[in-house]
Amino acid sequence: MGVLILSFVVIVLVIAVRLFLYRTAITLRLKEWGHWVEDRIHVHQTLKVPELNENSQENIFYRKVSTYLNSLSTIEDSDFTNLISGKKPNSVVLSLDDDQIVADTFLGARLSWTNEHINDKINKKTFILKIKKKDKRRILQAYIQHIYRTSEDIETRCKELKLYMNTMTMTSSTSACDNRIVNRWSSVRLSHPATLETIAMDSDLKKKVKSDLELFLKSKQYYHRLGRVWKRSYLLYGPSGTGKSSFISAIAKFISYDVYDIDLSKVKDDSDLKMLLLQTTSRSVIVVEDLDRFVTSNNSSLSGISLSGILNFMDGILNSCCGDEKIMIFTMNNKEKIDQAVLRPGRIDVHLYFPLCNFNSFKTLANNCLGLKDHKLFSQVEEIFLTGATISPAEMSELMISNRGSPGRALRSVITALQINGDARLSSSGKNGMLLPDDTSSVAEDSNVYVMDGSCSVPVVKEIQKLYGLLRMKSGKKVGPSDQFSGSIERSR
Ligand SMILES: Nc1ncnc2c1ncn2[C@@H]1O[C@H](COP(=O)(O)OP(=O)(O)OP(=O)(O)O)[C@@H](O)[C@H]1O
Ligand SMILES: [Mg+2]
Repeated sequence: MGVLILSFVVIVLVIAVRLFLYRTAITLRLKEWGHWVEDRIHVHQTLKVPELNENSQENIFYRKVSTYLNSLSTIEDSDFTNLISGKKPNSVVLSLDDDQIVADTFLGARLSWTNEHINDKINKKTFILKIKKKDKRRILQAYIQHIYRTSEDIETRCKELKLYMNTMTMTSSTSACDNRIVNRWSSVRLSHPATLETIAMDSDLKKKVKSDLELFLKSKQYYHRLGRVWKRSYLLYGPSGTGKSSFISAIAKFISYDVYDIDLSKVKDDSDLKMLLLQTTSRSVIVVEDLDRFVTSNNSSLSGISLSGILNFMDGILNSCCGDEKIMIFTMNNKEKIDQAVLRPGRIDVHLYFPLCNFNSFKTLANNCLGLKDHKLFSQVEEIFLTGATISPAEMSELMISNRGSPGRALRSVITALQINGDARLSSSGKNGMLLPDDTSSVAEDSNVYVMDGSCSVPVVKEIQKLYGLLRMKSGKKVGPSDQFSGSIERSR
């Protein structure tokens, strides 16, 4: 009898352990049985999404469904699926196998997709959606929009960005006299390594720019309701080597937009410029670097382009038909002598000033280039910055990179460069001995303007500005244009 009870207990224990060990698989099986029973009770409808439409052209929705289904987590859990190489180097994506069924849920409804191979006259492949009739009325439209949105997000994230440049080419017409030089776009892969993370920039300002861009991406209806073209334009200005061009690549990658970099010196005249703009696609960044060279009062270096041609390019009627879903970025080294018509909101919505280094940006670059968060020489660097000495981030990062083998040597080379710059400033402004920060950006009287360097707020800046204005008046120079907050997020580090 004792043996009987013992063996019974052992069997129960073994079953309990097996139930515990296989609980996940058992739960899954029970769930599947439950779904199997439920599916027998409800009436279903099947909807087909063929690869080609009746004219044997690609059915765009088929591609959207394919991108969407291949991103579902249920495809990862399925017994078998295909691993296909992705667009980006060394990337792999999951792809549904023939006749594979994948489950999905949306707004509480359970649906399933089958990747069916068929052999009719036109189509080889089709997706078959199986949905309960009672759910179809409730969720189908929203589900289709959900598929479109999700697949577009995935395509944007995975797409290889392109950099387009305008090149002058000869048309090849039959009669030689008709041959003429026209501007064409040629493209390469946008491979600039800069990202918003690698740019030494005040973190608050970086957040402001990111949220400004993210808000823009979601504002299609808002702009159209206002009767405005859905575009936003930025002016990046500041001394040479302060990160303007790098920042453009960083922005393009952040929003996954292609870049059209217009070299105005290669543009023959206003109509050529218009043609170039017409040939750009939406979801792109249109860039004009060193705009100040083309629109300063004397317009010396302008080729056949007129100032009004530039103004209309920036915010003219043409923009209404090909400016939608576009970011325009202009760079300048100095905007003091620029015609106000160029800088007005609508042409330039956001002004971003790229000043020379200060101690904050020095620390960011020391961290990026040398992996240093602190060092005994930091205090000496900070003291030199307080004298007003400064160099560009380009110079500073180069000194650090070329001495990255020895952080101490790198910092000493930065100190030497700053001392040389400090001495040069002292000798050039020796008279009043007053050393002003190199930031020559003018700060508006309006208390809305933000100078984002984390160490000063507007009132203090206003004092410097008044003092600066006084000094400049004495030296006879005009105080520069003031930026309004709605347009400018002034930056300094
Ligand atoms: N703020 C910064 N953060 C990180 N690197 C920077 C920064 N500014 C400049 N650099 C580095 O210096 C080099 C030059 O930068 P960039 O070409 O962006 O300067 P720029 O402002 O466009 O100069 P220019 O006005 O002469 O065209 C790049 O290699 C870039 O990595
Ligand atoms: Mg540049």
